[in-house]
Amino acid sequence: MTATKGLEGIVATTSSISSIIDGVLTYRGIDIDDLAENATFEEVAYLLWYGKLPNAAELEQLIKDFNTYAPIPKAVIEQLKLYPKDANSMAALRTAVSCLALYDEEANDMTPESNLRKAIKLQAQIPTIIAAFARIREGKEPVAPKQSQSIAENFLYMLIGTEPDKVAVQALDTALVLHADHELNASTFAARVTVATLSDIYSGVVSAIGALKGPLHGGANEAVMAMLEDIGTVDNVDSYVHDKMAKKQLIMGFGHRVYKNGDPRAKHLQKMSQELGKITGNMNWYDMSIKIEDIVTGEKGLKPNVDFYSASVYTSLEIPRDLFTPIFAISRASGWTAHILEQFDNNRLIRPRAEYTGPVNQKYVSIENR
Ligand SMILES: CC(=O)SCCNC(=O)CCNC(=O)[C@H](O)C(C)(C)COP(=O)(O)OP(=O)(O)OC[C@H]1O[C@@H](n2cnc3c(N)ncnc32)[C@H](O)[C@@H]1OP(=O)(O)O
Ligand SMILES: O=C([O-])CC(=O)C(=O)O
Repeated sequence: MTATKGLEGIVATTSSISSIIDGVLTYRGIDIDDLAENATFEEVAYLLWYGKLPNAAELEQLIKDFNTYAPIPKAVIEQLKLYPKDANSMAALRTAVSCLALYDEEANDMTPESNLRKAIKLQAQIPTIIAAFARIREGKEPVAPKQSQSIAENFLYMLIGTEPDKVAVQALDTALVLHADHELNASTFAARVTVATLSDIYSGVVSAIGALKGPLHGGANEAVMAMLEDIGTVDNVDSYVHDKMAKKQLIMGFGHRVYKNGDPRAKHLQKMSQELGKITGNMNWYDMSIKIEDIVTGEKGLKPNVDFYSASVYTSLEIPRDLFTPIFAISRASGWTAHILEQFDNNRLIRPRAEYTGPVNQKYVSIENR
């Protein structure tokens, strides 16, 4: 038995949800470029769950369901108020989603209809949790979700407490489309491993949130912003990046396990970053990002991934840095739950082997002789 470090190149399941073939990403066979330009996040969530784009009535029903389920139990809000004000936002989300399960009477119902309903509920409630947490920690009352046509709009409304700007809603909606699913990424794999024991959908999503939090995965978008803030201005990029590369430190937002010739989502976020910079009149984050890319791609051949330009996009939308990864979770909840439903549909326990590298032929030594 020989281990493959990081399971690189191992095909661990079949899936019909999203594919990465020759560097092209599709959701249910539709190119991400097509979806980024034309689809709403609600259509994409439907596509991931049901395997086809919704017709007008189906879309209307899904939006209605999102609005019905968006409010979170009062008990969960009361618990959010007990969290430390400086709690890590992904830890808070992970805990609150776990808490949601306690107040859902059908949390452990394993029928397909119940699991699909819970997927829709989770998708509706995760944005409400994040917005409520963000307000509570600032000493403000949470804003209840409103009847809305879009998760992007409702989230920004709950976060800022007033009607959000249309450009911001459109930009966030496109970002949600771009982040919705990505084959067997680490957090989706974690979700599938968890539910393959026939544990419940909430446990699967909690596992996924824990995996997304790390800076080698979803947490990279916050790390990118921390780097941009550290650098400060375009003039400092050159020395900062060369210093990092000389020390063989990671440049966050670059590289990818699967894409070696570039992440197809990055160009959309780059364009959005540039456009939002023009609208806000602050091109600093975009200009720094472009210069970093020039150096890192030019000298190391590493290309930006989905997390790189999303940092400057969210900053232009005036979203606090530590909500970037939770926003990733809002979007990826659709993909996680689609994969969980697919796993339940054709389940087998996921239990690989380890190549043992420890000592052999050891004997128990009694405590007084150690
Ligand atoms: C949504 C997402 O999860 S997208 C990924 C978000 N994560 C990041 O942006 C964090 C920065 N990037 C990384 O850490 C990595 O590129 C990962 C985790 C994304 C992929 O990791 P792996 O597949 O194990 O990396 P890979 O084997 O391709 O690395 C090859 C070489 O490039 C280097 N490398 C890879 N990414 C980077 C980077 N961002 N900065 C500097 N060097 C890098 C590796 O250190 C390795 O160097 P070596 O051969 O001298 O040891
Ligand atoms: O697929 C991966 O390994 C990481 C990634 O880009 C994602 O989850 O969107």
